[in-house]
Amino acid sequence: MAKVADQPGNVVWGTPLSASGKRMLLLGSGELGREVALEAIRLGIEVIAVDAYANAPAMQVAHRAHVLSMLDGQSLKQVVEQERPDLIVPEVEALATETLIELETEGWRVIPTALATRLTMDREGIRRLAAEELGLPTSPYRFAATETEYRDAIATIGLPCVVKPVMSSSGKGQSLVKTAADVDAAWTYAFEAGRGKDQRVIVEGFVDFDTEITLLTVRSHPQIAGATPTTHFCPPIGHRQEAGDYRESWQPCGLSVETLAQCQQIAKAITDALGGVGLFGVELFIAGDPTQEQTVYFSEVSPRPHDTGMVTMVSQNMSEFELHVRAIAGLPIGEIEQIRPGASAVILASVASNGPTFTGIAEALTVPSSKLRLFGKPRAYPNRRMGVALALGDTVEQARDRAQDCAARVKMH
Ligand SMILES: Nc1ncnc2c1ncn2[C@@H]1O[C@H](COP(=O)(O)OP(=O)(O)OP(=O)(O)O)[C@@H](O)[C@H]1O
Ligand SMILES: NCC(=O)N[C@@H]1O[C@H](COP(=O)([O-])[O-])[C@@H](O)[C@H]1O
Ligand SMILES: [Mg+2]
Repeated sequence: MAKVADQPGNVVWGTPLSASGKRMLLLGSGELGREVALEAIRLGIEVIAVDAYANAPAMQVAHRAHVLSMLDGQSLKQVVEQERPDLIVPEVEALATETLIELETEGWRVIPTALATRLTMDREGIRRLAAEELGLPTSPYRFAATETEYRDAIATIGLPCVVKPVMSSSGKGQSLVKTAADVDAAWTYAFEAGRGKDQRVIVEGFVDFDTEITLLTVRSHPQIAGATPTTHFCPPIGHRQEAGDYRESWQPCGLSVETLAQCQQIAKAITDALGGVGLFGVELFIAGDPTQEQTVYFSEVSPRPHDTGMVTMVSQNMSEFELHVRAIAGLPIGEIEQIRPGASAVILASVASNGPTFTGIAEALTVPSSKLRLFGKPRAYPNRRMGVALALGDTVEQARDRAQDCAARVKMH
């Protein structure tokens, strides 16, 4: 039998590793999960980390860990029944989401909701919700399961377009198709990187955007008598991506009042539709001259902290991880304050290595206002994100220069 969820005015938890402990089961134990785990532990929550491989980043700081395939419903159910968590907190998209729906029906609490995890696991679910049910502006798109459907989709959408497996993240399996010569390779790559033969692809019209941002949006229902559910926004985060994966991010990203209002409207609509509590990373493309009326396109949303939001570890009074933990634990959010302009720059592996070593850390930290986060991933392979450099500056430009300088000084062997 599941535990009863907290009632308003009744946030109760006890001591980790005792019968009274409030337990969080983290499904996914990467770099983002590690920060969620640390914030939860600071608030006296017991954390159990799960992932498909041993010694994943969050496992190194959690109270306990389990290694299992999170795409296997049976294994997921088993670990939930064994650990009896108060909160099931997805950290990756690739989960047995049908099992999460069953578990929720039995009374277990899935963050933000089991349906949100199902819709966002699959690009088709979230895209149809955003564009067809909510009427939000998106790139034009088609889905395809066979090569014939794929060619039809390309013909309808036109070139250039972006091809992605419906289930993937961090740009895996994603291609920009510029000319007819790129069409075959994009299909093959999407299938290689996707999961299994049931894979489908999305073909999206290429949006020639000016800026892309992540709008971190928090839905909170503080468990205090009389408190009302609220939506909070962090200042927008600008970012630069290569091959579908983020390379650097900065906060704030300067937007006109009108454009920011459009962004917030879209973020509110999609997060209200997904429901539940927690922090969401709403990805938006902004097109057009910043001095004129701009068009904002919804791209996708993570129902959890976002990689580009790692900058908030230095740039805000509360990081995206602390905000997530507060929201899901039923605690108030208070005022989100930007401290100074900040930036992040990723540290990627250049070679494959088991138990990689790092040099240049001392030199990196001579960069003013910089900090480093090395994730402790046990294995490296080319382009795997192994760490991130963070920096503050008087301006966003200065913070970006510093973060990149700091990241570039770290060498992995
Ligand atoms: N339709 C598009 N038009 C222009 N650029 C695009 C389009 N789709 C994706 N991109 C670019 O590729 C990046 C990654 O795309 P997307 O967010 O869909 O991939 P992802 O694999 O879900 O990545 P993540 O998991 O890191 O969010 C975007 O941030 C954007 O820079
Ligand atoms: N864009 C999604 C994202 O940033 N997810 C983050 O990367 C980890 C997987 O890293 P890995 O592929 O190196 O194991 C995930 O666990 C999560 O922390
Ligand atoms: Mg994305």
